[in-house]
Amino acid sequence: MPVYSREDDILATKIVSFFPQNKDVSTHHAVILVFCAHTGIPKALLDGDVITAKRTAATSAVATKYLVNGKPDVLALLGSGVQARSHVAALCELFTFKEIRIWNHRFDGAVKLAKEIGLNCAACRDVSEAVKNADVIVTVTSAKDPVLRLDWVKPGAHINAVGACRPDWSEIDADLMKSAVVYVDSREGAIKESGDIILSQAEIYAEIGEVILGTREAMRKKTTVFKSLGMAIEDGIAAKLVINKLGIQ
Ligand SMILES: NC(=O)C1=CN([C@@H]2O[C@H](COP(=O)(O)OP(=O)(O)OC[C@H]3O[C@@H](n4cnc5c(N)ncnc54)[C@H](OP(=O)(O)O)[C@@H]3O)[C@@H](O)[C@H]2O)C=CC1
Ligand SMILES: O=C([O-])C1=[NH+]CCC1
Repeated sequence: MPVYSREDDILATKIVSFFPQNKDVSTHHAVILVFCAHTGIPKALLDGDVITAKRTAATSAVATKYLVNGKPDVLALLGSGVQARSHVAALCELFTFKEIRIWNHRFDGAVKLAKEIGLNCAACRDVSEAVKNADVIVTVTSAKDPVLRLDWVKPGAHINAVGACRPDWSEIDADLMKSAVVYVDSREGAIKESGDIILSQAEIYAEIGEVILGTREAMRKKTTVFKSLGMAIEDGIAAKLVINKLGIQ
């Protein structure tokens, strides 16, 4: 995933592998190689795992800030892996949830994460139970077929759809995609790589950047989906923050 911004002095590339069948080691591994954007001199080789976890969750948190309808009380997470953990951390920086619910396809994964999060968190056996009346839903699974259905979602909820990064995979059912107002990180990426968009043929209303810039509306009262695939600029900006903090010129 290469990124270049001369004005931000960012020239970097991330290489990320995804082995969803891994059991005792992480399913994603990443390195980020950073160069000087003016001379091309290599500056740093960074571990990309933590940056991938944190920048993806930070992006969802920003999308939620713009698209959520009022003050959210209930957060539901589908999936209990690396991104589920980073999403709880990032969303709890911005919002105070009264209740957090976790569903995972293996119940013990949900139980483990619910224990880690603590008092206001419960593990759920069914997706429908987890998302009932939820204000914010995050899908962070390695599922190839939809796990979240229209009938279970409260009208006006906001969904961050983070998994299903291949054109033939989807986490969200087509009826939900088609009835929601759909925002993406990158239109160009979404129409080529997102099964949630391609298979459902849902219309993309806007990129989240257009909402932040004020050129497209945040339809807060409607059910909204932010379809995230991940962008190299997220890695470049995060890598720059890290090397600045370390004092690397
Ligand atoms: N949009 C973006 O920028 C990014 C998206 N991603 C995507 O986010 C998703 C989560 O990533 P991450 O948390 O790092 O991965 P993890 O492997 O840490 O977690 C994956 C989760 O999905 C569950 N899972 C595995 N197979 C299935 C299945 N068939 N049906 C339902 N759930 C399943 C796993 O359960 P168990 O472990 O119990 O099997 C686990 O809870 C992936 O799809 C990944 O590619 C990742 C990085 C960036
Ligand atoms: O942006 C990213 O790093 C990824 N998106 C899907 C898998 C990894």
